[in-house]
Amino acid sequence: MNDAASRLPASATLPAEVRAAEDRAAAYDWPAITGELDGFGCAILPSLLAADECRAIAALYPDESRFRSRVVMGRHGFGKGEYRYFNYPLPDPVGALRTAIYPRLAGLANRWNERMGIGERYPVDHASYLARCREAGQTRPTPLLLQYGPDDYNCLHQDLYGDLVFPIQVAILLSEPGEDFTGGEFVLTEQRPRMQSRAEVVPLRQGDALAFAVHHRPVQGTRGVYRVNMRHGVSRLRSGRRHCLGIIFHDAP
Ligand SMILES: O=C(O)CCC(=O)C(=O)O
Ligand SMILES: [Fe+2]
Repeated sequence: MNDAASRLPASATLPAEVRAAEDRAAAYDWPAITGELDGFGCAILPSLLAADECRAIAALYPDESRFRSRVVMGRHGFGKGEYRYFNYPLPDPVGALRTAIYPRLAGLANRWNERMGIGERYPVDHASYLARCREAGQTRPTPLLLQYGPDDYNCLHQDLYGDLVFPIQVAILLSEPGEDFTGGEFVLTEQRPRMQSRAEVVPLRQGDALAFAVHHRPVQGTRGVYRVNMRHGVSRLRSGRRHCLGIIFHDAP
């Protein structure tokens, strides 16, 4: 794939943690990942984080100084369980992964917008995109840490906060299914115009990242391209405790 937007900025000018995150990202077959995203609306990046890194990130949850806000899902009809949005500066490796993964997805995001007739085009590096968010009044960080206990769940939703939307986001499962928790599957639905919805249950293991469509994605039909409407959520936990790290590339107003 000859894709200008996938080219990385000159590494020499980047902080060491971003270079390390880029090395991690470089281990994946991005043409295959973006091909799956294009075909199905989601793609797994196996073992993006090691088990000890997952535990260290999940352990940040009670540290209020790391976060700008806490949402108790039951109070808003979002489900049951809670999450917190990180403050800037984002902890390592959350911020570095956000910076390193964005350029790998920007090319596909641009192709999606082109096919869907959406005018917005994404710059090749995340700093430029965040600058654009800032100009639009979207200045607050959106990476979040979610925490679920028995019977908790996350209703199907879309992480839209303002006019600016990067169409792909990433969720990293921080707990081990079958060991730390049971139930609590990541679910994606795809609503097609004048058709019944399609669901996918994504079999994630601890440390796996899922890249998935935030809102719309284009699908080629017999009479041209149509938009499908995507939602994601988490099925009810049957037992245990589950943490997830969400990386959303647009900031919030
Ligand atoms: O807990 C999950 O797996 C879902 C997380 C989520 O909704 C998100 O990352 O935006
Ligand atoms: Fe979400």
